[in-house]
Amino acid sequence: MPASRVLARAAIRALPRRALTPSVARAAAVPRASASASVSATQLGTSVRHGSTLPPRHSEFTKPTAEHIKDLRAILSAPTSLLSTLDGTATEDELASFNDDWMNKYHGKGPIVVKPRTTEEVSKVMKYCYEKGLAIVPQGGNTGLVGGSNPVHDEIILNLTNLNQIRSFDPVSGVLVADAGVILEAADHHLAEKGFIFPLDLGAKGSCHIGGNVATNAGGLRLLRYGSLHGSVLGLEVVLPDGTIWEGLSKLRKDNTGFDIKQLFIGSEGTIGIITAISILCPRRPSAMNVAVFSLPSYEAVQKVYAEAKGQLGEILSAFEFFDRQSYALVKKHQEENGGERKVFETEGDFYCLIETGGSNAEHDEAKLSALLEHLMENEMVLDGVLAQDSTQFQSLWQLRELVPESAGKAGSVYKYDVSVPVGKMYSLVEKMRTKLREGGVLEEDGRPEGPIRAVAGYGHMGDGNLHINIVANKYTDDVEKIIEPYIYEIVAENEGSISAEHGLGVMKAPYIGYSKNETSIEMMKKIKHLFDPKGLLNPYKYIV
Ligand SMILES: O=C(O)CC[C@@H](O)C(=O)O
Ligand SMILES: [Zn+2]
Repeated sequence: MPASRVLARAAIRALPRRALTPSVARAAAVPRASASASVSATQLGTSVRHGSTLPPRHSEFTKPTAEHIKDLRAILSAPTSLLSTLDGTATEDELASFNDDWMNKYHGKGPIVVKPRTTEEVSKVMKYCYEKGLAIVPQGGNTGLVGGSNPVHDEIILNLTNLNQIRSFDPVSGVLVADAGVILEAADHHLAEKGFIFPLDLGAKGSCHIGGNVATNAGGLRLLRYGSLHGSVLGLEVVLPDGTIWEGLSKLRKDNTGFDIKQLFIGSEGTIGIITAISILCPRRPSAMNVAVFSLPSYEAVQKVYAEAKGQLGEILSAFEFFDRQSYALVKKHQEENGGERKVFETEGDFYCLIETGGSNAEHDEAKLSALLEHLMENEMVLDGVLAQDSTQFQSLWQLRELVPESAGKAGSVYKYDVSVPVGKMYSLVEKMRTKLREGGVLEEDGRPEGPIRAVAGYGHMGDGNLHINIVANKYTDDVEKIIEPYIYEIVAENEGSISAEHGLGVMKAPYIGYSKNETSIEMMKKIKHLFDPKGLLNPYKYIV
């Protein structure tokens, strides 16, 4: 019998209880943990954006002054709802967490932060800014990856943190209505008590806002199961640039009367209106959940396992994620530095995949999953595998995947790319990127801490054809960025893919939209932007420029 057969037969096993320690708490996967510790731009003396494409300040925008602060204070009900360096109510350092992104890559210089407490206050602030010609950047949890929620220059930061109430939940229809500033995890906890689940889950759930999720059309870890927010969001309340409140909080699943206006705001990244509340259809929470993680020899093997999992698990398959050896190495290192993850796999591989099931009948689900595991073993499709035995292990196994972004962030400054191409071609992009970096003389070998590039990790949402490439550098430099961009967008376009599968365009990808959208599409988008925001004051320099 070949050795691999012995390995495979012995491989998939139940993890002994507590074999995996939750060494880095699930909450630590939330990028904001790093953000709070980050050093401000002023301290670092870094530039606002690396690369040469940072747009100059629009001269027609009014510069914020102390006079504006006086007027805005009169609009806001609480004195603490406005912070500014211009009137001494905040220092630059205190505004850093609003001006800087969590990766410490984008650094704005907004001197004013407003945190309205009601939709009416948002409306009054918007109306005032519109009349005065003041530019605004809407901000939720500030957990994005493309510099979409930070000012580029001196835009007023309108932060939604204080709009944080659940408005209603109907257990018959499953419709939740909630303010935009409710934290995703808080919304999900609220639903869990009632036996329901928020139809979106992502690593930043402890900090990101549901309004920001909708504004950016966040995808996350369970899109495979629950679909995109374009399908589950039923209605929105939005404040338009001139202060008009659009009351579109429909709770209807079916409504074929005219244009579906809400769809324009989903994924508009705060460029045509500020979402202040959402109404969303929430499914029943699965009562039985299982997770298994496998090591595999090749990307081809991952694809085969994916096809098999879809076929055999059918409706109970709720997530299928993959990550490569380099991603796993980053996570292991991060966990070791935080008190140690123990050995998970007897045989490690070049690739890993995580399969999650969620259903309503534990016995039925287990039978299906066992049959799949058996099949994978018999056919030597995996090198090794582990199956969670309890909820602690469930979390720990998920961390092997969820901690990749945070672990990359701990290893250096990360260039992040988020693309979609046909599943079969996905990993070739990572390989091409490595070759390009080698040719550029900045990558010698993955995992070398002293080189300009320390690692190139590929991972993502296999079920959605969504690949994340994280290029870990010793620092952000224009030289490295020029090797990566626009090359990465070119190879995506060659494969008719999207240069932004789920993270949006923000300031990072705004100049590159043409790699994914044709001229007619871009023209239509510009017309829509102009229709809602003729003065171009809302989230300028981003998205469509
Ligand atoms: O940080 C990244 O590049 C990806 C973040 C997120 O979309 C994920 O899938 O973990
Ligand atoms: Zn993702």
